[in-house]
Amino acid sequence: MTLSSPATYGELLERMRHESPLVQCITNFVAMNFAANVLLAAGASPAMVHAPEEAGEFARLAGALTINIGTLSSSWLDGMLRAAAAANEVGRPWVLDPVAHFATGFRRQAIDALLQHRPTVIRGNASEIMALAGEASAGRGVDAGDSVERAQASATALAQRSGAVVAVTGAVDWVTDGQRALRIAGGSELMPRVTAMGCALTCLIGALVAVAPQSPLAATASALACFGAAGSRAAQQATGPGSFAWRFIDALDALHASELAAQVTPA
Ligand SMILES: Nc1ncnc2c1ncn2[C@@H]1O[C@H](COP(=O)(O)OP(=O)(O)O)[C@@H](O)[C@H]1O
Ligand SMILES: Cc1ncsc1CCOP(=O)(O)O
Ligand SMILES: [Mg+2]
Repeated sequence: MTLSSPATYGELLERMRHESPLVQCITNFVAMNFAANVLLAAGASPAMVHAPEEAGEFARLAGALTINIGTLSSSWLDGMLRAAAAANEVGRPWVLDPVAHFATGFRRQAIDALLQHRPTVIRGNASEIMALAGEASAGRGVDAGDSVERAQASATALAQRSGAVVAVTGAVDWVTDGQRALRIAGGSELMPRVTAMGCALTCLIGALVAVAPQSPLAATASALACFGAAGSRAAQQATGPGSFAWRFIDALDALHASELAAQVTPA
């Protein structure tokens, strides 16, 4: 998988649509429905399975696992830890979305425990990534208070320390494996005004990384480019956040693989 070939990102989307990977999404109550629809529109097969009694067993069946701590509880955390351990046991990639991990002691402990299971990819907004790297951030709750540019050094340090590919999203996304970095353009100012956009993107990263587990940087960039291209297209006709949300699902469905290359540039 070569990052220097712009066709790579579209080829990964085509592969994902062809294989329609089963993606176990442990995401929050707010995001579940929207994220499942995003994966179906993009061509993957989502399953929202989080109960501790079955999350680990299911992770052995899925092509990838995604974990999002948006609406955390002790029981959910138990399921998350079991699923991450099982994914590692069978060599499946998993993606971490550290929603508002800095907000409470419970979340801080949870994210520390999850990081010990070495996620393949970490995706967050700028404030979440800065705080995860130990920097002061302007984040309050689930929304970002910092720019992507400010988070780039944090993302690189976090990637080097954790061994994960780290994606920072915002007006222009930035993704790094600690050595190489890519910038992904597109999207719309309406995206942060629709809840669960970032959570759904994390699930889509799971779908792409499921079909290219050896190339998590390219797979993550492909998912970010899908959101960039579909977001730009949906915004052209949207009259506000409500119509943007359903137009975005349609735009993902209509997305042509050849549209992705133009979104991605080496950073
Ligand atoms: N101002 C913006 N302009 C264009 N796209 C944006 C903007 N803000 C966020 N996005 C896009 O919205 C999606 C979710 O990112 P973000 O809002 O950072 O996540 P979160 O919902 O976790 O805070 C990404 O695809 C990102 O590129
Ligand atoms: C509003 C809210 N509250 C807890 S999780 C959540 C959804 C956050 O979604 P995103 O991080 O994609 O904006
Ligand atoms: Mg988020």
